[in-house]
Amino acid sequence: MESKAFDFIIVGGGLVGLVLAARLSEDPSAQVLVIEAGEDLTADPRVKIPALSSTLVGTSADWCLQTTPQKSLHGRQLAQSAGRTLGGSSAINSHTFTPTSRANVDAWAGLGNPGWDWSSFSKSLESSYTLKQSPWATKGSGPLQLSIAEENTKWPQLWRDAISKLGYPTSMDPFSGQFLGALGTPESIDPATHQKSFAGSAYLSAAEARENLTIWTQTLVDKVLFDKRGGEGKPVATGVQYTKDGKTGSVDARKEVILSAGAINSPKILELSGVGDAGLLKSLGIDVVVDNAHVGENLQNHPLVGMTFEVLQEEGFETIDNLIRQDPETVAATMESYTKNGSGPFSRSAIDITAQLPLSDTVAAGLDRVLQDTSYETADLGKATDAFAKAHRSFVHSIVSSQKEASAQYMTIAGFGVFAPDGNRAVIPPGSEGYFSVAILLASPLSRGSVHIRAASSSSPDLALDLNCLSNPLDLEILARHVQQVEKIMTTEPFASHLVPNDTRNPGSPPPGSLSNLENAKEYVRKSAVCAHHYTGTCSMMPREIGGVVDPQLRVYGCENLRVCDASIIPITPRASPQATVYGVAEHGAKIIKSVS
Ligand SMILES: Cc1cc2nc3c(=O)[nH]c(=O)nc-3n(C[C@H](O)[C@H](O)[C@H](O)COP(=O)(O)OP(=O)(O)OC[C@H]3O[C@@H](n4cnc5c(N)ncnc54)[C@H](O)[C@@H]3O)c2cc1C
Repeated sequence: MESKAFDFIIVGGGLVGLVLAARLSEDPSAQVLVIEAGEDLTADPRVKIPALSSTLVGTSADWCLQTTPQKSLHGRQLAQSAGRTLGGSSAINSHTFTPTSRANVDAWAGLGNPGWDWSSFSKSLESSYTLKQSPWATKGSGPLQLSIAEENTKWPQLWRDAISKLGYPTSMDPFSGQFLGALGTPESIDPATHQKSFAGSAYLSAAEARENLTIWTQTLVDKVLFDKRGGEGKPVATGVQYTKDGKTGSVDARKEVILSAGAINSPKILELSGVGDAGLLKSLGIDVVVDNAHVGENLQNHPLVGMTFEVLQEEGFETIDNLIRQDPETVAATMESYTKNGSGPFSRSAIDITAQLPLSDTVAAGLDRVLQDTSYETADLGKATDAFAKAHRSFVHSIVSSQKEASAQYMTIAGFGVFAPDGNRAVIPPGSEGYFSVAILLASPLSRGSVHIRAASSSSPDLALDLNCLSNPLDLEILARHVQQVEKIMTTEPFASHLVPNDTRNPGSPPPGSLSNLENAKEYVRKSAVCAHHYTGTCSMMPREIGGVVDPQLRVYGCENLRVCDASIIPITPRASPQATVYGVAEHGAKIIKSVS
């Protein structure tokens, strides 16, 4: 392998890594190298055909992670995914593109991150995507192509009617930062080609022919290399050590090393490089370069609960259950409709219409008392400093107590679509029944987990991945009430008359009616909640004294020429599925890096 020096070495060719590669290589004088552990699957139909992305989960394109036993989920361990291929998780994700809220981003700035407020950040976000056909005119001006799936059943209108009946809007602009209500969700699917639009296509296709951009795939970065005699005694990142085909090599960075390995692997690489909790590093025989106990902490993720309802099979209210059962005739017809017309279930994600909602008064009873309960304030602080824990709590309380902010995102599927207790997809019951499912995602969890190495080896899959899911009792209180809210939506008109009387639910679901009892709803959450693949926060951007790993310019505290730019820097998780926000982080990070180098 050619080994020379580059100006920028980007570790990880995932969502952020490829945005940075495209933006930094716009300057022809900058030599940019991207090192990606996974293969290039950009031409693979499983990446290109939208409905096939889930078939990459559990393959070599996935890091195939496993959590520690989750104590608030009755000790269950969850299978978790993160993309390991060019494009990273953006190549295997489920396409929903949902910008976060103004309040969320302003809370990052409020932690002491100047330049990261909504008005600055939303401009960077706009430069990542383009949505041409939408009810809100053209949105954005960036390479990522978005579309909103056609509505070819009556389910979306029924959903809008139900949300409207609750008193929430059904046509607000999701890019406004103040969205609420029902939403035909934008997806990262190119309306011209009906193929997935992701960092590997949208950003890389224009940049990969540039002579100043080099991409190495199937190359694992082991660690960052430091010269420990930098200015003011600070260690200086000089390059990285990597392994390719069983051989170890190194490559030099003239200007910077940028870690974009995602929120699980960026802290892992920092720890393997000697940046992390000194006690942990010494116990594994790693030389300490920077002692920072917050590396790998503040891991935030969205808990998710699925509910499935058996529905009457009526004209106009078709479901995709025959496709989910892989009925050969249905699969063939669906593929034909995709290849001939770019339409049908293969041209989109399984997620139909969504909603982002607060709790309505009927299910919010007793919440005031919960919010005032000070015993919740000290629940599972982990290694968070008092200052950060207080700011995080105050943000979550402000969301939960407002009728203008959403505390959950509901994603509907016109078919059987829930998770098994181990985090994998549940298998649809045999037969010919039809279903309608709602996945409920807690928008602003307070629970914080961690991820740390257990061995001093980059190839070891042995990570202590503790999502600490629902460890803060407030999360359980809110999520259980959203379960009650969805039960109410589904079992009253206009939905009720479309359900089979005494409908069959997904396995493990309590019988119809029993979720009106809050304790039953909480137990259902403990037994069935899983976690999304939405990791953030493990190299958080905030002042070092309150728990930061990087500063607002994304520089790693305590050393020089080393930045982190990916989902790990987000200190308070986005309120919905994160990729839109992560594209915004990538564009914002690129501007910062270009402005100083
Ligand atoms: C199955 C799945 C479904 C999802 N669905 C959605 C969705 O519908 N909507 C949404 O908004 N979000 C979704 N997400 C989340 C979203 O895709 C991620 O938040 C986003 O891609 C994170 O971007 P990133 O750049 O931080 O990390 P990634 O995109 O994961 O990129 C990190 C890259 O670094 C590489 N890497 C790691 N370690 C090394 C190393 N040592 N050496 C070299 N390379 C390395 C990885 O292989 C990977 O390519 C989903 C994620 C998954 C996994």
